[in-house]
Amino acid sequence: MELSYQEKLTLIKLNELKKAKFEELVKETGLEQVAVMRAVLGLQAKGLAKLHERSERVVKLTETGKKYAEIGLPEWRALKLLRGRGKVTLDDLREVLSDDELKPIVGLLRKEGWASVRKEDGKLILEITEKGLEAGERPIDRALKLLAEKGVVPVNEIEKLVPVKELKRRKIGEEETVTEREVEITPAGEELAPKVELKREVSVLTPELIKSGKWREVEFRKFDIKAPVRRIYPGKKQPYRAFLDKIRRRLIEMGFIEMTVESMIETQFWNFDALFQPQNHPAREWTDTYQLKYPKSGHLPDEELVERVKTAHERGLAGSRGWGYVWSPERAMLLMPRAHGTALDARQLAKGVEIPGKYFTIQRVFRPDVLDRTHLIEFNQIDGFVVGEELNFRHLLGILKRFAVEIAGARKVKFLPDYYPFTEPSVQMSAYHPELGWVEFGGAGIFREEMTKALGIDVPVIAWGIGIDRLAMFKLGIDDIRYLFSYDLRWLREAKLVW
Ligand SMILES: N[C@@H](Cc1ccccc1)C(=O)O
Repeated sequence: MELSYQEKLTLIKLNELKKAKFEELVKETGLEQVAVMRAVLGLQAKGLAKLHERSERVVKLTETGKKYAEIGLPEWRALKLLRGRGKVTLDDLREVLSDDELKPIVGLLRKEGWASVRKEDGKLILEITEKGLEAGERPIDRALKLLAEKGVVPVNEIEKLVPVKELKRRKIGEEETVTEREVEITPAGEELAPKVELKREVSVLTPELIKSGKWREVEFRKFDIKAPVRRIYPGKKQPYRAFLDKIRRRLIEMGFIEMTVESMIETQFWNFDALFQPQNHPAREWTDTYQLKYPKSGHLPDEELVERVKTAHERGLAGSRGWGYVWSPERAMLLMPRAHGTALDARQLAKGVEIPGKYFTIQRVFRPDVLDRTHLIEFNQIDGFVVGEELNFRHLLGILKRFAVEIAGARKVKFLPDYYPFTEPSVQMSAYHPELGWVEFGGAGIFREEMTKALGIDVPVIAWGIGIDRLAMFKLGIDDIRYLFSYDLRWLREAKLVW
């Protein structure tokens, strides 16, 4: 028969005691209460011990009861004063009684027959009686003493002295159920106990134990790895952040170079103008993007670049006739929270790129909207582009499809014609998600030459911008987009880790 260390120890102690109160066994073994309980139940299951449980109604003192045990019941304090003075007024009794105790005192003393009461000049006068002079210990006094001594006393024992109801009424005592546990060794236990070998129990196998060969003499502590334990919540990344970081890793693994920027504030130049979006385009109005109140304007990049962009807008580049209006540098200098990640594409292209090359960025972007469970005014986009001599529209569709599969876990993708001022042709992509159905995923296209040429790039650039919040909601199992930024501790602790 295999016994755990705790069971062995408990059995040995129990064999010495034969029969013991549970608390006694705890003290004797020096183990934790729960460990002893587990050991006793284990021994019982093996027929080596028996646990007897008995529930009992007991009485114990209330806080008031404890006070009375110390300073005496109010009637005794009053009687003492009476014995000393023969007669007292109610006011005199205030010397030894509190306000609460004063109220019922006349009734109490009269009931015991310890004092007589009369009125003199409108005042109550209490006078000691014969009975009061001779009064000695009553049953209630004995009950109080007993309770003070023992802490808890079975109801039936108290009832021999006074009705428990009486103690409750006077707020001296209260009733409670306690379970008394007693453990008894069985004959089988008695037989086994002397043969039990109690080895030192270790929970860590150390190099010393192995080298010295002592491991042979010890008992290895067994752990029940299926036992329920308290949940712990180690520190971890905010779930949405973790999701974005995973996507970032994927893209880097796919060979993309990350584009970063320090600020979430952008000039209109990079957000719009460098992307060949005309300054009178409706999407530039304040209804679609935010503007900065202060500072209102930022700086434009080097003059030559600005000049090329201006020319593209006013007269056109690469065989285009442009938009045919007067381009305003002041307008281009206005500051705004970035409205799409594509602004970083423009910055990177102007800075220079590897050809062929693949770039991406994950950006927080801002657009006015009415907040609800599926709309936020700030969200995240993955933008990227691939630049190379031979690239064409089919490459774009191929890459987008790959993205949808790699990032969204989509099975099918669908492309629809679309329009962006900076791409031609433009497509809108939807991905089929097994549970969400068709999800609009993002926009893409081949950057127009008016844009790329102005930025100094002479080869095709295919680009896309993908919104990833709906996907994150699904992956994180939430149906309110605001939860992506929630401080709700429970969610932060319990949110699923994705992938
Ligand atoms: N910037 C576009 C998406 C896009 C990116 C790149 C090319 C074409 C479209 C948007 O936010 O909707």
